[in-house]
Amino acid sequence: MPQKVSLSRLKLGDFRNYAALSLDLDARHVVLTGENGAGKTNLMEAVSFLSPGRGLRRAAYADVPRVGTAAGFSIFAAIEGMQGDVEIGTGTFGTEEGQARRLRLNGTNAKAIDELLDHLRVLWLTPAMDGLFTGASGDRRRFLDRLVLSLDPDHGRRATDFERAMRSRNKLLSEPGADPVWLTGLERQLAELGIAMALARNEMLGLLAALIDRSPDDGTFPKADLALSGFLDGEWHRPAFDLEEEYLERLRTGRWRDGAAGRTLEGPHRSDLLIRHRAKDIEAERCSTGEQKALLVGLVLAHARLVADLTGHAPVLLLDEIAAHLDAGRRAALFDIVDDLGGQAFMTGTDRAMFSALGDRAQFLTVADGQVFEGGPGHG
Ligand SMILES: Nc1ncnc2c1ncn2[C@@H]1O[C@H](COP(=O)(O)OP(=O)(O)OP(=O)(O)O)[C@@H](O)[C@H]1O
Repeated sequence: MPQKVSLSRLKLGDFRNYAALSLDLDARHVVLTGENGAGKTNLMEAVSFLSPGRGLRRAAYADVPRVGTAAGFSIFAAIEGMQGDVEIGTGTFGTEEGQARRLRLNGTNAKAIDELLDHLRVLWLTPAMDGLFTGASGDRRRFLDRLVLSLDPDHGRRATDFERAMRSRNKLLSEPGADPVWLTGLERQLAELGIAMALARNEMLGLLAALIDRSPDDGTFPKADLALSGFLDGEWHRPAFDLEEEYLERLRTGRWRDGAAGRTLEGPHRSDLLIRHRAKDIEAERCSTGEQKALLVGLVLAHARLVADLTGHAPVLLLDEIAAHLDAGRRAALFDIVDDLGGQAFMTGTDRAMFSALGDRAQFLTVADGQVFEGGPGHG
């Protein structure tokens, strides 16, 4: 059984519609109910900022501080984490405009935001992800990269460095008489980083597929088959060094074409995650809305299990408006699976009755107008 990671306190300052919040929690799941616009998703978003990146809304930091405040936002959390108790402070309070948020661990400035991954993993499922299968390939790549990042903290840096080198190459190719030595240097960087990124993605898919294979299939959340396509298809059995040389050669011979297009036409930034409904043997995008939701829930839960297996600690799960789309049987099954994961999950909804099957496995909180109260509507 993986160890539990849980938040015991959360404090927000000028975060979205919260002027000041101080919330004590026990280690059970957290159910947040309240009317539309109360601040349920905002609270989840604050928890998602306990992982690297821009949180579950992929927000611009400038949008996060409470409207009307001159300063930035702040989040403080006390956590029973992967290395024991830790106090995490993060936010843009006291930073220059446009600067990344800063991180303090136990009162000391951290060198990099990635240090959060030493203490907890946060995974989420939000209504905005409902269009994952039918939307743009960039969304699926981002989804996959977040999965990879939760197990391989270097993945984010590789992706950023790749983007930077690619931008420099595109710029150079747009200029007449580009220095071939400089171009080759950039392309070598692209080849090393690009192949490493793609290998990390492939490895994640392999691990996830193995876990999905091993899981019992009770039909509640269908199994998915996952594959990558669009970059060096059919070549991935070759050693990494060969793959780098192959990509390097393709970049070199593609210079004229890329220069004319104004962008790099081949690379890990063009690959897509293909998802199929295993039992029905059709592409996820051709499944019904309900089937797509069930597939997505199944994928996120499989990923959570994988993170728990590989790190020995269950991730904190954020499930925004999860209950609304599921019938009572599926809802109860979901709560059991979430509980079996062994971590702390935050769940939101407008109606507390949707969560009754959780019983005393959860603490129930009501959110209203940027404030949080104990107990749900109709509680006690
Ligand atoms: N920077 C900000 N400052 C102040 N208020 C904000 C800020 N950003 C968002 N809000 C407001 O916060 C409110 C609550 O949003 P939130 O998404 O958390 O609601 P919710 O409880 O999840 O509602 P729903 O059930 O509709 O999803 C919204 O009315 C929104 O306008």
